[in-house]
Amino acid sequence: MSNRPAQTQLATESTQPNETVTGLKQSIMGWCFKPMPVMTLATEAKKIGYTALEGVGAEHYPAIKELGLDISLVGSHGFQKGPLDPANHPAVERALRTGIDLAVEYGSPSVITFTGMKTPGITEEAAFRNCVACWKRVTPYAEQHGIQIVLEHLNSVDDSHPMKGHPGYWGDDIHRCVDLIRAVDSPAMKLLFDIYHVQIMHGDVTRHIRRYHEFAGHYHTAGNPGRGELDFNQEINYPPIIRAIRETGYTGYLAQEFIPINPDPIASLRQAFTLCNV
Ligand SMILES: O=C(O)C(=O)CO
Repeated sequence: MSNRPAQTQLATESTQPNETVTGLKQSIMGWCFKPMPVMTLATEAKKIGYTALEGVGAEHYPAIKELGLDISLVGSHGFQKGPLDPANHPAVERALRTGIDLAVEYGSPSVITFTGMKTPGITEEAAFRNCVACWKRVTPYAEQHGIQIVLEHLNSVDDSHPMKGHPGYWGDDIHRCVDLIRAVDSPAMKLLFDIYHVQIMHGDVTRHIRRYHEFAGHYHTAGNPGRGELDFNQEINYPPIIRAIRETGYTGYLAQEFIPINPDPIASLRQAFTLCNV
């Protein structure tokens, strides 16, 4: 047994070049890798075996497509101001429709949505009704264009960093997110199952994947605690989780959404790709 630190061991053991992509289609969430230039990220991603990028400005889409990568998920409104508040409905609907148009133009399967933050004066029942009413007005457009709207579940617990957790976010309960999706009752309305956020809010990740797989339209990753690399210094055991996702018959994207701690983020992306390529 070597006495090297665990992260170094994993980096050595798991970063062999992957010539064959055997697992899910993998993508990278761009915001996590700032300030790396988007096209540097895209070029390195392609060398590793990633097939798509997301979470980058639409101005980069043509060059990313030109390089031979896909756009796995298109942005829309942010997670703060969502459809739970009717005051946000015009902006949310506009952003979702624009996202759907962009998804069609660039061949992306999905557009992201969020519930928004809890708002004083808006009860749970009203928040539920407001979200459903807003999404119901957009899903016919999504259905017509063959695009799915994916609702992201986020954790409201980690308050250590603005992007590690989102205290006050209303869609922090995976069961509530699924109830919302059921109520919208459209094949175009799906769940963005973020493994990191589910681990924080609920744990028992594999059981939740199996229970809600029919709603899953997209998956995200990160290590917990800390939203860092998927290495042996964190608690989520990714290979069996990825196998469980594959066993459900899921054929969509898995996007890496960790905030790298390692000074070489490309090595971290290679390591994550290998761990999830099962
Ligand atoms: O924290 C996340 O996972 C988000 O996507 C917020 O935008």
